[in-house]
Amino acid sequence: MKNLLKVENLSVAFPFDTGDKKAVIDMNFELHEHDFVGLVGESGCGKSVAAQTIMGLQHPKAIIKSGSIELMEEEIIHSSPEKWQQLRGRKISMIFQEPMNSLNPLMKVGRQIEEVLEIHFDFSKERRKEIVVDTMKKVGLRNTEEIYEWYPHELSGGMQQRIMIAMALVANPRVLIADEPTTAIDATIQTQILKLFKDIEDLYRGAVLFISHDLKLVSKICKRIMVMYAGRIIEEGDINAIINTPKHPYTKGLLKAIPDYKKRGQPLYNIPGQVTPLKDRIEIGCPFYKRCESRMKICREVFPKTSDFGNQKVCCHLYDN
Ligand SMILES: Nc1ncnc2c1ncn2[C@@H]1O[C@H](COP(=O)(O)OP(=O)(O)OP(=O)(O)O)[C@@H](O)[C@H]1O
Repeated sequence: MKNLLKVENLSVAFPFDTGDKKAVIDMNFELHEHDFVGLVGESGCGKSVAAQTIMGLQHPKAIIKSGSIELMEEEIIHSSPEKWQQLRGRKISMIFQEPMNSLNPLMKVGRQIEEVLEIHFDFSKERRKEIVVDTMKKVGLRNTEEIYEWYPHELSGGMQQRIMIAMALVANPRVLIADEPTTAIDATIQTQILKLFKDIEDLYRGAVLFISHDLKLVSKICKRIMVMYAGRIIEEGDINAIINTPKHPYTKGLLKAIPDYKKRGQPLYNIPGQVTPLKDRIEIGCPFYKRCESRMKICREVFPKTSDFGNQKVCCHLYDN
């Protein structure tokens, strides 16, 4: 299948008194047509820094230490602001956690979606409105002609998130990055938005990178999962392999921590300890060493090589040859 996004050896750091510290380390992955890939890990693992860098929206203090990001076989990592204007919305789009932070409170929502089309195409006003209304319908909004005229504050959280998704999809980009798109909305609406993501898979020929700290949620909708810890992808594979035969002790811990009604009454499992704050991280050995129940001497000294099991890859000394 066609390769839409290729991230190679991407490392992104932030400066601290103790030196530059990498929030993303040697990240490698590819997205192809119809891919629906989850990126999971606890807070602080580097998921958002990676996504922002891929979108050219990284913090001004972020330093790209190395790597390449190819979007449809074009290198984009050091693109100019003008180039990014052409790429974002048209070739790659992102949906953020908090729709209210991303929507303009002073502009009608229909207009906001239309603006994306204005940037990229030379359509007439009538044609633009037609496409906007059609996209609003596709993301499950009803009374679209009416809602077109509404301001963001007149919409519920779930409707606002649908508007954000419509904005991201209206110009038919090939890659869609969704960064915790259901975190800020309540549980019932979350289910609807997740269903919408499943539908997107059918009506959209592109690739989706779905970012979340919630492995259970990701396992419901993604075909492949990448597990990130302290800046590194430490395990990745087909959904069934990761859920049924997780290999990395961190992935096993994340799965064990998922609440299960069969274990009602028992205390909820938590992986002991926390992700080391970025400023205190050292790049020697396995970053999960201190929290790992299976740690060995070598884990403190050397970051493990990747062991490849075909439909699953893991970076852990337990699987060294
Ligand atoms: N502007 C910044 N300056 C310094 N450190 C930063 C900055 N932005 C992010 N970091 C650090 O980089 C690391 C990765 O952050 P990131 O936001 O990517 O994590 P995340 O996995 O997306 O977590 P969350 O789910 O909470 O968003 C964290 O340790 C964070 O504190």
